[in-house]
Amino acid sequence: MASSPAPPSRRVVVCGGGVVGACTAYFLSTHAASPTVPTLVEKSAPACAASGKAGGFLALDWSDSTPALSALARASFSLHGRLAAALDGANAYGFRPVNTLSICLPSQPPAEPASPHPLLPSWVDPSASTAPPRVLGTPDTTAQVHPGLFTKAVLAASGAEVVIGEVERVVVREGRVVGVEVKGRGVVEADAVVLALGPWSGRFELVKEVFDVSGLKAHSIVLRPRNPDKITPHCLFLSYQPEPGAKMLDPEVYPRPTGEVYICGMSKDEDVPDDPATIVGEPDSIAMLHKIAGRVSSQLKTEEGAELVAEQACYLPCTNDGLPVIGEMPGVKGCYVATGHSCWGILNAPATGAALAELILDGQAKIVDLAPFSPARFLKKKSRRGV
Ligand SMILES: Cc1cc2nc3c(=O)[nH]c(=O)nc-3n(C[C@H](O)[C@H](O)[C@H](O)COP(=O)(O)OP(=O)(O)OC[C@H]3O[C@@H](n4cnc5c(N)ncnc54)[C@H](O)[C@@H]3O)c2cc1C
Repeated sequence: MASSPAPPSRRVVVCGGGVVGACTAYFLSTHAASPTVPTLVEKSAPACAASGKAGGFLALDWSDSTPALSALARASFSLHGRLAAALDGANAYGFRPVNTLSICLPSQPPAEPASPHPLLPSWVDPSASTAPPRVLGTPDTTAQVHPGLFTKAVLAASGAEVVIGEVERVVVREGRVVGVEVKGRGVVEADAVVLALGPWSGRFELVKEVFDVSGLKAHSIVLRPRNPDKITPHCLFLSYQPEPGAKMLDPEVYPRPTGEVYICGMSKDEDVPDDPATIVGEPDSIAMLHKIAGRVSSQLKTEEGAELVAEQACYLPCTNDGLPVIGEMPGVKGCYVATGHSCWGILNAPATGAALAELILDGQAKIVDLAPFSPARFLKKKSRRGV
């Protein structure tokens, strides 16, 4: 009996080598029924932007007040656990469960030495928290990865062909995607294209016509403390008012299993530059992060022997309604988009990639309901000029 011919294999091009593009490549290539190894086109280097400079903090239930996001985050938190088991995440990219505390850092160090609160890790100076710290997460509900190493590990495991080049345009014929034009290389043909370009996604006419993506600049520093062995796996969410009447700041402190400590905060709306490689931090913001680090722990003072590893900045990809955009672009068959993950892109990339892989290869996402994330939700708000 003649068997029916196998369906033609699909050529998929993923644009953008951040965590969302890398996870999409991974879940396309590991799809159970139709594994499809994509081509990934990245302008600069994989994980060169927010995906390499983020904190890498993961939380199971911190999005529960928004049902759509809750489903994405819970599915993704669980996938992070599965990925860590499959890819030796503990050794390959610093995956580990963590304790998470909220701390009110006083404007001025107290005049009298403070006695340490029993919840405060030993490396945090007792004077860093005059009020008792609050438990925000336990090792069952919070975890972390090194975001750059995670992105590169999933991308490598996907087996995707990585092309370093700038995608200039999505090529569409009769309402269907046929490829992407890469600067200096011509058209890379494709049956499906995924735009995972973080805050750069909105630069494409085809996206701009439907929704806006903006960038929020945020800063971070990485320090190697004097005694890295003394730093325990406690992530800290701080509230800090540098002086009375000043704007409240909410910096975050993430010790990493490598012995380094990452501190981020200091965000502001700013246009995203063309080239991710040119993004640098502003001196005032970096100086404030050093001040905060020194107030949290004398282990983190460079003048007392902490080593400076990095001072950097990057852009969170933001949408007008605060939800990510994940799905097929209305009116352009075969063109998919995944962006706008704001401050949760490292957490939510696995479920985003898995859902997109199902949508592209099976015609429907099962792991999460993508309806709330569809780009079509913006159509009523923004009039299209046609494709
Ligand atoms: C300071 C900070 C801390 C954060 N901490 C956390 C955290 O703890 N947990 C968490 O879950 N999330 C965190 N985030 C958020 C997270 O980093 C982002 O949501 C996520 O990295 C976005 O990933 P992306 O792949 O969408 O975009 P990006 O990482 O921005 O990647 C986009 C890629 O597209 C490439 N590109 C752009 N234009 C083109 C083109 N024309 N052609 C080809 N390639 C192109 C860029 O070079 C870049 O590599 C943090 C973000 C910041 C800024």
